[in-house]
Amino acid sequence: MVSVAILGAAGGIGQPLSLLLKLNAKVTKLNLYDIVNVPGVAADISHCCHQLAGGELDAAVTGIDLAIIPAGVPRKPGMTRDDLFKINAGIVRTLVAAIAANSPKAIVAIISNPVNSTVPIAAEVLKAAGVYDPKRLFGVTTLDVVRASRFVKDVKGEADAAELRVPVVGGHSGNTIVPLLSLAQPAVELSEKEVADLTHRIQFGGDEVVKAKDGAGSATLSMAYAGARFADSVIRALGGETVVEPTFISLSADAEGAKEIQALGAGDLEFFAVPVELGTEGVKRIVPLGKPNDYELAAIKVAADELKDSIAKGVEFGRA
Ligand SMILES: NC(=O)C1=CN([C@@H]2O[C@H](COP(=O)(O)OP(=O)(O)OC[C@H]3O[C@@H](n4cnc5c(N)ncnc54)[C@H](O)[C@@H]3O)[C@@H](O)[C@H]2O)C=CC1
Ligand SMILES: O=C([O-])CC(=O)C(=O)O
Repeated sequence: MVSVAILGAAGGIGQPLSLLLKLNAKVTKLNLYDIVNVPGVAADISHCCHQLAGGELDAAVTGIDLAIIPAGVPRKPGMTRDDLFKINAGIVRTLVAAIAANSPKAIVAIISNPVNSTVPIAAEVLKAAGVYDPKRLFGVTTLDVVRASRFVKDVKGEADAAELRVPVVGGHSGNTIVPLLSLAQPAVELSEKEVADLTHRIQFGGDEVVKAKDGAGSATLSMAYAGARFADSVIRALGGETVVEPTFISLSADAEGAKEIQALGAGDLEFFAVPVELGTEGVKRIVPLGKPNDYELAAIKVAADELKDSIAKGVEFGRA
């Protein structure tokens, strides 16, 4: 029995994500909200499913356990995710404020870019409303993990993409995305060149789609797939299962578990993507990583430097 709201439900990600969540038997109520076209999407989905509410923001985020936010503008060729900040920062602030007012205990999963800044914005909005719980706020970085498995499979045909787990830490843009290929499970043998090429492809996988869509947006279907997987993991964990997903969180959600990643290069950054064991209250613990190699440690340092500014930018906007 889980109630979910999708905010930005009429968009390129929102529509397939809504459909995928309707197929999830554990989702007993699905509220769809967007500023355009939601009656059309809700009517469409209601012909194959039921229990939908469209339209009004406060109603859409009342009585929910999980809010997923894919609202906001996507990139066009030549843009960075940070270029989206100007528009998406305000959208995320408005939506999270409504969640804070109407479902203060809801788990909030943010897809809207730049994730490295929109999650810190959300944290500040929740703090200002007096309802911030770092265990319940997530930036969705599942697509990086999905890509990592898929791209390794492209190189190593014998690897099973569905089974292969490559930890990806840091953030969600370019150099802040750090795949830890040496810690893949099961282990994969890769040459130095394969590691360099794969790391670059995972870091800039989003650009491949932006380029191919040529002005028509960024990843939507693979993101809906990844978003549905993340939502399902959260929902299963709410039901008592043990589930691990890498995701961008406040390291204060598990101060003890965070020590390892801080020592590996995250330093005093407040937010970082790490493998998280999910539980009935959101973050249960940060899962120990093991020992990244020197190449990966250097990449973590680069990611941390870049993340610092993105996080600060989000915090500043969220406090204003
Ligand atoms: N975290 C990740 O891995 C990924 C994140 N993204 C990000 O997801 C976001 C959405 O991408 P798309 O669905 O392709 O864009 P889109 O433009 O197709 O859809 C966005 C939807 O948000 C809605 N919207 C705008 N302002 C709103 C508001 N105040 N309240 C509710 N809805 C609002 C729009 O009406 C639109 O329907 C972008 O910021 C994109 O960069 C995209 C892919 C992967
Ligand atoms: O590249 C983009 O702008 C969308 C995104 O975050 C991704 O596909 O990883």
